[in-house]
Amino acid sequence: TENYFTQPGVANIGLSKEDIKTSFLEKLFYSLGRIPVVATKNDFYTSLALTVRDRVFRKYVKSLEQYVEEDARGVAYLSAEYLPGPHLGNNLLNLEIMEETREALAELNLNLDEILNEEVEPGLGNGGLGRLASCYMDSLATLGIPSIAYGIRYEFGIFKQEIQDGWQIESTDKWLHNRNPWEVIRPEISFEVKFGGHTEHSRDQDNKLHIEWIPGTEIKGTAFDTPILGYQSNAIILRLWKAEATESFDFAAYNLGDYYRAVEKKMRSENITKVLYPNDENLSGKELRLKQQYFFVCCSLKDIIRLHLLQGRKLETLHEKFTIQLNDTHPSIAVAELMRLLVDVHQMGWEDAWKVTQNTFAYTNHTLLPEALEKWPVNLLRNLLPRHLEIIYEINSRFITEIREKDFSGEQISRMFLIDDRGEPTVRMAHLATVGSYKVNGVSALHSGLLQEQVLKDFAQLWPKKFTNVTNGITHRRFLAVSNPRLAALISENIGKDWLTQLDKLKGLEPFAANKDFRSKWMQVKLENKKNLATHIKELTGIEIKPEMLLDIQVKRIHEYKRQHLKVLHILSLYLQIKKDKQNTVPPTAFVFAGKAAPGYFMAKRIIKLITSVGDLINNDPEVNGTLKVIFLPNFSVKLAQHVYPGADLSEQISMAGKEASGTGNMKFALNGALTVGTLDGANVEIREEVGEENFFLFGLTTEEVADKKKQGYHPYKIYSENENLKRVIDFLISDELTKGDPELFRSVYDNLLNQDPYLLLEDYQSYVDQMENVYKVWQDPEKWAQMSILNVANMGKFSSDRSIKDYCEKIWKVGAVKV
Ligand SMILES: CCc1ccc([C@H](C)CC(=O)N[C@@H]2O[C@H](CO)[C@@H](O)[C@H](O)[C@H]2O)cc1
Repeated sequence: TENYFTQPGVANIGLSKEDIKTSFLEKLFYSLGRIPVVATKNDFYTSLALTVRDRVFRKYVKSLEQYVEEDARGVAYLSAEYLPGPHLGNNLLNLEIMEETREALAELNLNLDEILNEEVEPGLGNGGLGRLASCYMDSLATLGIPSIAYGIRYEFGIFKQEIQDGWQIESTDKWLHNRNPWEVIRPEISFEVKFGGHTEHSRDQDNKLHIEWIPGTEIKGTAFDTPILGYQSNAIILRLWKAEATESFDFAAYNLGDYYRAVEKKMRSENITKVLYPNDENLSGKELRLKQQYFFVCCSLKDIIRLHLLQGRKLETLHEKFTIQLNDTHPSIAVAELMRLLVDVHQMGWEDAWKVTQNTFAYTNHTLLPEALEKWPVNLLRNLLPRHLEIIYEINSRFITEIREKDFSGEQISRMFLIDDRGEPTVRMAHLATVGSYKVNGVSALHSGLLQEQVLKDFAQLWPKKFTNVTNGITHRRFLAVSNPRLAALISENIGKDWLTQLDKLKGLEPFAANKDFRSKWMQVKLENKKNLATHIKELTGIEIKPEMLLDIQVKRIHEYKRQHLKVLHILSLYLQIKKDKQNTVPPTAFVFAGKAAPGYFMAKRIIKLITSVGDLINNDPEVNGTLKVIFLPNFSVKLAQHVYPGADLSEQISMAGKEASGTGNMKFALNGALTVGTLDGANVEIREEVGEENFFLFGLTTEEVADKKKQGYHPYKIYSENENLKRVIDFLISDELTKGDPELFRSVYDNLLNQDPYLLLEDYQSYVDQMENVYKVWQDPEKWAQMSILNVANMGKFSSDRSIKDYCEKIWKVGAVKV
C-alpha cells in the first residue's frame, strides 16, 4: 500500500491549518452536499469529524500494515461495555492539531468549542468497567500494542437521566439519531450466530465422535469499525457487532399479506443489540442479556480465527499469536465457545483444544459484590446454548477429576464446581472464566488480595501463580490534556510536554509546591476551571454557586456501597448545626453530586431523591444558602465528567472498605489537583501511598476492621442512640421540614440505617465528620491547600492507563509494541 499513499491527492491529508480548512470544506461540499450558509452546527461537526477521521484512518491502515508485516502477537479485548466519550477533541490532541484546527475554523467564522459541543458520545457502558476499557484502548494505541477491541453496537446506550421533582426519570438514548461519523460499516465482516435447538451426537466410520448443533434460530452479526487513535502513534480498531436477520424480509409471508410476519424475523434478530442493560453491579439474569453476551463473543471469536488463518497460521498456534482478555465475566461464555469452534467446527481433539483455550484467555474481575457475580441458570443455557452446556459440563467434570487427585476437601471441591446445584442449578461464570484462563487479575492491590482471600480463594490455593494484580489506570491525555488545557499548559510550561506519554514526569512538579508564585498560578487555573464548572451547573440546574466556594464533589454510579447517603448525613449535620448555632463554622461550600441509578434499584433512586430534597431545603433557606449549596447534576457522562474533574477542590471516595474494587474517578480528581477524602478502599490505598498520607484525608474502618465488626455483630441503633449529633441527623430524615408532609418519603432509608446499615455508615459517621473538620481547617490555609494539590498531581504518574497496559503486557499478555 506504500505506493498508494504516494498517489497525488491520496497524500493530501496534511495536518496544517490550510490542509484542515481545505479538507473541512471538501467534506462539507462533497460528503454532505452543504454550503456554509445553510449548513447546521451538526453539519459543521460532521464535516470536521470526517476530516479528522481520514487522518486517523491513515494512522490505522499504516499500523495494520505493520502488524501484519511483523506477524505480531496481538491482544483481543472483549468487553460488553465501552465509554469512549466524545472522539473529536481527543483525536485533535492525539494528532496534535488542536490549534491548527481552531485557527482554520476561525478563518471560516466558526468556533471549535461550539463544534466540539455538538458531538453526542456513545454511551455504550454503565460506569467504571466501560470507561476503563476505553482508557485502555487509548493506551494500547499510544503504546503501539497490536490489538483489537470487540464489543456490542447497542442501538440505544445508557439511558438519559432527567431529574423531575427531585426524582430520576429515564429516557431513551438515541445516540445514533444523527449519523455517527466515526464508524464504518463492514458488511463483508459478518458471521452467523446460532441459538436454541438441540445437538446431535454421531460417530463416523472410524468411530470418531461428531457433535452437531442444530439451531432453533440463526441471526447475523455485522461489524462496525471505529478507529481509536493513540497519541502521536498507532491507531487500533474498536469493532462493534450489530445483530441483523439472516433474511431481513420474508417475501412469502408478505405475498400472503402477513406483513408483520414478513418483518418479524428482522425485528426479533435486531432486538439482540437494541439496548444496553443499565444494571451496574447487579444481575438482570435476563435471557436477552445472555443472548447479547453470546452474540458478540461468537462473532468476535470467529473473526479472531479468520484473522489467524488469514495469516496462514494453524489453529493449534492460536494462543501463541492471540491472547484474549475477558473484561469481567460478561464475555466468559467465550471459554465454551472457543472449545466448540475448535472441537466441533475445526475438528481439533478435546485436549489440544483445551490447551489452546486455557492459554488464550485471561480474565479480569472488577467486583466482589455477590449480587454482581454472574450465575446463569442451567435450564436457560440448555434452551439457548445446548452445545455450550454440554461443553461446560465436560470442562467441569475434567476439572473436578483433576483436583480430586490434589488434597482438597470435599467441601472445597464442591465450592469450586462450575455448576452450583444448590437450589435451581446455575453456572458460576467466574469459575468458568478462572478455569478457562491462564491468568486472573483484580484491579487494585487491595481488591486482588481480597479476590484471592475470598471469592476465588480455593482457586488461588490451587493455582497461586495464575493470580496477579493490575491496578487500574486512566488516560491522562483525555482527563487532563484535553479536558483541562489550562492546567496542562501550566504543567508543560514548567516541566515540558513529555508527561503526555510518560506520566511519571509529573514528579518534576514537586519542587514547585514550595514556590509561592507557582502556587498562585496553580490556584488561579483551578479558579478559572471552577468558573467554567459554575457556568455548567447554572446551565444544567439553574443553581448559582460562587466559584470561590469549596467545590466538594461526588460523581459516580449511585450505589449504597459508594455511600452517597453518608455525604448527605454530613451535609445535614452542618445544616442543623448552623440552624442551631445561628452562625456558620464551615467555609462556603458547594456539594456537587452526579450519577445514574439502575432503573430497578429502589434504594439508589431514593438516595437521589434524598440528595435533591436536601438540596431544595438548603438552597432555598436564606439562613444557610450563602454558605451551603447542594447540587445534583443530571445525566452524568464522560462529556460532563470532563467539565467536573478540572473544577473540583475535594474528591469524595467514601465507599465502605472492601467494596470498591478500584475506582477510577478517584484518579481523575487527584490528577486535576483535587484533594481526596476517602477510606482505605480500592485504589485509594495506592493513591495515598503515592501522594503521601499527609496529602490525603483518610477516615473510616479498614477492610479488616469491617470484617471484625461484622463478625462480632454490628448494632447501628446503638451508635445512633449514643451519638446525639448523629441522632439528630438521622431523625431529620423523617422530619416534616425535609419530607414536606410525606413522613414516609425516606422511611426506607431511615429504617435501613437504624436496623441493618449493611455498609456501616453510622460506624464511619463520626470519623468522617471529624476528618471533614480537618479538611475545612486546611482549606482555610490556601497556601497549604495549594501545596497539597500540587503534590497530589506530581505523584499521580502511577495511575496512567499506560502503566496499567505495560503491566498487562509484562505480567499477563507477553506482548511487545510494534510502533508505526
Ligand atoms: C451483571 C451486571 C453487572 C454490570 C457491570 C458490572 C461491572 C463490573 C461494574 C463495574 O463497573 N465495576 C467497577 O469497575 C471499575 C473498573 O475496574 C472499578 O474501578 C470499580 O471499582 C468497579 O466498581 C458488574 C455487574
